[in-house]
Amino acid sequence: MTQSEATPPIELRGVTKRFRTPDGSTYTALRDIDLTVAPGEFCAVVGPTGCGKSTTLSLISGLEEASTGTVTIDGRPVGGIDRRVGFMFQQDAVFPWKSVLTNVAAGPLFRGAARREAIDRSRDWLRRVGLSGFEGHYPHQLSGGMRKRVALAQTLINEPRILLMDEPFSALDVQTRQIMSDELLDLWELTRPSVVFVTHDLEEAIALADKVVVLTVGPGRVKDVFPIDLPRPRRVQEIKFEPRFVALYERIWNSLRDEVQAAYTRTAGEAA
Ligand SMILES: Nc1ncnc2c1ncn2[C@@H]1O[C@H](COP(=O)(O)OP(=O)(O)OP(=O)(O)O)[C@@H](O)[C@H]1O
Repeated sequence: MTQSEATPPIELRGVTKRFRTPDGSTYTALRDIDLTVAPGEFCAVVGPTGCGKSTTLSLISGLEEASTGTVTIDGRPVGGIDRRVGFMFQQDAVFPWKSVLTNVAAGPLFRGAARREAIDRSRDWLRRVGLSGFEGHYPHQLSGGMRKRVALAQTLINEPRILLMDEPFSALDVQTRQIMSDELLDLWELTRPSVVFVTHDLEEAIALADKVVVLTVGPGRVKDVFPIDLPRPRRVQEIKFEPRFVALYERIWNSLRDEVQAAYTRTAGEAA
């Protein structure tokens, strides 16, 4: 086994994250998290609201620092934003004043590519995400699903080794969301980055991932890790009817249900 095979692209060991709250006290968002993502692995993270899913991504991306424990990328501690890491969030990060073509070319240009090369690569990625013919459009002239395709192309054009996604499709209608999930899987197969995908939607998590990590109600801890042994390639609309999918859903929901209930009871109590 070579060194690079032995070193996971993403590793969190004994990670705790505390935040200072506005009233000056300390809030523990994550406690003693261990998480490893292998090369080319698609890892989905589910858990109740406020359990620390986004915080986990912030730690891997270098936006936040762990209070204790270590977060490593390719065996090296994370120290600030890393170029090997790509992000996609719920809100589109497209530039409204730039055309689709220059939005997607922005990453390579920022990384020092020649303009001609960046534009050629942008056209190529727009073709891959089904947006040929829309190069001259501006984001406000596109549907929500098309803007997500721009965001996908904008992220994947940089060929990140690690892709962090925080509920990227949650603002879309159900049908568009399923289409985008299929497109994501097809595009992921092209470059096979290691993915951490945060979602509230357990169906989406199982349909996409190689493993599903269930976090507890906050402070988030890893409650269970479920390998998803469904064959690939997958079509997310159809795979949900497979008996194996239904069995996995039932098992993982059994783990997640108590946490969702506990989070609900807690917020209901706070509201009262
Ligand atoms: N910068 C911060 N300062 C103080 N508290 C924070 C900060 N960021 C997050 N938190 C708290 O940490 C906890 C975890 O937040 P986080 O956004 O990671 O949860 P989440 O699981 O992604 O939630 P949701 O599912 O609702 O999006 C929350 O209670 C949140 O209020």
